[in-house]
Amino acid sequence: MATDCRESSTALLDEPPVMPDDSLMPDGPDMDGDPAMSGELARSIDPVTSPSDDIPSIAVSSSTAKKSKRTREPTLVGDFVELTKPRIVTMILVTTVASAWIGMAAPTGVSLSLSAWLVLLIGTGLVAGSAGAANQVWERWIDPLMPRTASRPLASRRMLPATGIAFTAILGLLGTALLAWQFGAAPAWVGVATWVVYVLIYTPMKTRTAWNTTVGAIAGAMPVFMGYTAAGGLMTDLAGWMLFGVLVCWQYPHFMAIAWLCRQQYAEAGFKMTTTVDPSGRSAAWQSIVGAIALAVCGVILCLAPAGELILSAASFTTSLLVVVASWPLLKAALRFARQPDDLRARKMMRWSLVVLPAVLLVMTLRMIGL
Ligand code: HEM
Ligand SMILES: CC(C)=CCC/C(C)=C/CC/C(C)=C/COP(=O)(O)OP(=O)(O)O
Repeated sequence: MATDCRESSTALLDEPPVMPDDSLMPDGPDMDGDPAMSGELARSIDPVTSPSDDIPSIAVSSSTAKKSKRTREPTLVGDFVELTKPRIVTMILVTTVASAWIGMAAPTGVSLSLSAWLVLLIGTGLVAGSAGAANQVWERWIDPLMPRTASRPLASRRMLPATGIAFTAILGLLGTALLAWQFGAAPAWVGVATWVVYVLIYTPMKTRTAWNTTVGAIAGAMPVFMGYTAAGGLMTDLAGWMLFGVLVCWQYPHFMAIAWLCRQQYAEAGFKMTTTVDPSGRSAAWQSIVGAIALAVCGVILCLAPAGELILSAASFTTSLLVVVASWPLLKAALRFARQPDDLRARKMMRWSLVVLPAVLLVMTLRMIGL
């Protein structure tokens, strides 16, 4: 049985790794296949330090990283980018775009100009990046305990905490000011509230209770209201809440897969995650299944009632069906993981999560703009 992220990384590799830094598997997202993923889990595969020629191992520290021909020397700019958790920010921006489109189509929605779009994306990206940096400032004492996070700039002491704090403050203030200037109070306040929930509530909860995932899921979903309200949608709209629901529910299969793959690291570092509290994987599996089903339900509700009232039309049924089809691979991956919790199935679930979310958001957006 695989016991940590290292083994989970290798478990998927059945050939020597010849892929570029940010890709792990070359196969595309067919229904039974395995959509490509990039990121720390994927990038950590290090063929140079491999214990054998065809089993790569994980790059766990900057000294290990230096030995790798493929791993670039850390640069200051690269460190600042890493501090923002750029992959999560990128996906947050995908959800922001979808929620702003959906907000524009709300009864009170307004059309966003090109410059407003730019300010929305830059402002949200800056606030989200600030939150990611603040999380790393907070966790600089515990990140070194996990191979997955040990080489982060603050954890590895390449960067001073004061630099991280200043970067956090500049990004957060600039992003909030930009949002308030362009869109008024609502999106700016949602950004501040998201920051507070993620940094000041979720982050300290990670070492205390596995309920941290629920709080993290709320923080991760809140930015949809930044896009939605920036485009004129109201906090009382059903569409906004269904978007929020999709995001909250999606994070269960998304994170339960990671929590399984990294359970050994989380346990050793002292994090309380579902998979450290219940190492059988059963709890992670049922949370993933419920999350995948509930995300489809939220998407279908939006398709049936885009403006808050039930519409029984061809568009409603077609897009509802599309939501079910788009979310099915994630449910299927969760069911497979439940039948047999192992690294291969967890990794497939994680990968499908990254494909299914944009797909479901696309269908919801198409429904709102009048399909
Ligand atoms: C409970 C909430 C969440 C938790 C605990 C969580 C946790 C994580 C962790 C630990 C990773 C890093 C895996 C690695 O080592 O590479 C990750 C990756 C990622 N997460 Fe999440 N996440 C959550 C919510 C979100 C949200 C709201 C988004 C964006 C909408 C998001 C998008 C991503 C993306 C794009 C990746 C990168 C995958 C890759 O490596 O390519 N996550 N997440
Ligand atoms: C606009 C704004 C403020 C957006 C912020 C939203 C945001 C950053 C959501 C992140 C979701 C989340 C819980 C990620 C995991 O962090 P983690 O600490 O568990 O990950 P780690 O173990 O890799 O550090």
